[in-house]
Amino acid sequence: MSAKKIAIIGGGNLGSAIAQGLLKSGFSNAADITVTKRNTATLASLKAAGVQIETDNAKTIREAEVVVVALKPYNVREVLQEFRASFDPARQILISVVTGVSIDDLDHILPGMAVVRAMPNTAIAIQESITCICAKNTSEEQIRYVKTMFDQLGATVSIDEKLMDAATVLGACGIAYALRYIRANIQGGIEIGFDVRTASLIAAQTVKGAAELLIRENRHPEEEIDKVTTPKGCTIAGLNEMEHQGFSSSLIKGITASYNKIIKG
Ligand SMILES: NC(=O)C1=CN([C@@H]2O[C@H](COP(=O)(O)OP(=O)(O)OC[C@H]3O[C@@H](n4cnc5c(N)ncnc54)[C@H](OP(=O)(O)O)[C@@H]3O)[C@@H](O)[C@H]2O)C=CC1
Ligand SMILES: O=C(O)[C@@H]1CCC=N1
Repeated sequence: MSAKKIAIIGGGNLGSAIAQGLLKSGFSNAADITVTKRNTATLASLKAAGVQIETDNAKTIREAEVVVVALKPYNVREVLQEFRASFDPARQILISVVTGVSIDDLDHILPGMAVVRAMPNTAIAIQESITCICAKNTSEEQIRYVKTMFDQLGATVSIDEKLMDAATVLGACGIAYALRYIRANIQGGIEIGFDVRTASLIAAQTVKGAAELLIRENRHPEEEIDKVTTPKGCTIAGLNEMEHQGFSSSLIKGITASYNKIIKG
């Protein structure tokens, strides 16, 4: 359990998912987490769980030891500029989960601040994120603290900052790609006879099982696929039809389209 006071500036989709994960994991006490946003009505369930809900960014930042910034890329610079006097580089760590904003950009606004860029995904709410991190101006102790925090919320990988946009696509956007894949399976499952609830359970648990084969057993996907594709069987017939329709190609093109959106705007 961390005794540090954690401020989450921007309690939207990701900011509130981080707060939920911190609570669920037991990493923080509810009383040590403060989440800010302008319209706080959407944070009722966090408030009910004992999390401090605030509109006052200056006070929240001043009182925190760890400041997680989960604002949109288009207003993060403006908001940090506005509240720069509330930060204390001597005793605080800034964790930015903002897409496409570099550590140098943040350092320019808050000189001397220990900054960690982190790229989690929304499964952080249930401690199942993959979070890529990189840092600047941080001590060994600070980086250890941040890594321990994200380890409680899923798995953590340290990467070079130049890979942060790629991490955003593969890890953060990846949740949406995976869910769309599952939804398509549900639609197919209904067409071949299942009700939606049963199709959803089969599709989601099957994806979970496939992922666990790779994570727990450290296998290559094709090695596992070979075990399923009986010669002249139904799996290879379906897989080959999917590939004729551009399955792998559409995913690769989608990933590069997301990446280009970040780097070219
Ligand atoms: N969603 C995701 O899966 C992921 C998102 N990210 C990145 O995380 C960041 C947040 O994304 P996401 O949560 O989806 O976006 P949201 O729009 O859901 O969250 C941003 C929040 O910031 C709040 N906000 C805006 N201005 C202020 C302010 N001045 N003070 C305090 N709060 C403010 C908004 O609420 P209000 O208007 O009420 O103030 C809003 O809820 C983005 O940079 C995104 O790229 C990264 C990885 C995954
Ligand atoms: O779509 C977006 O821009 C954000 C970044 C990663 C996930 N959501």
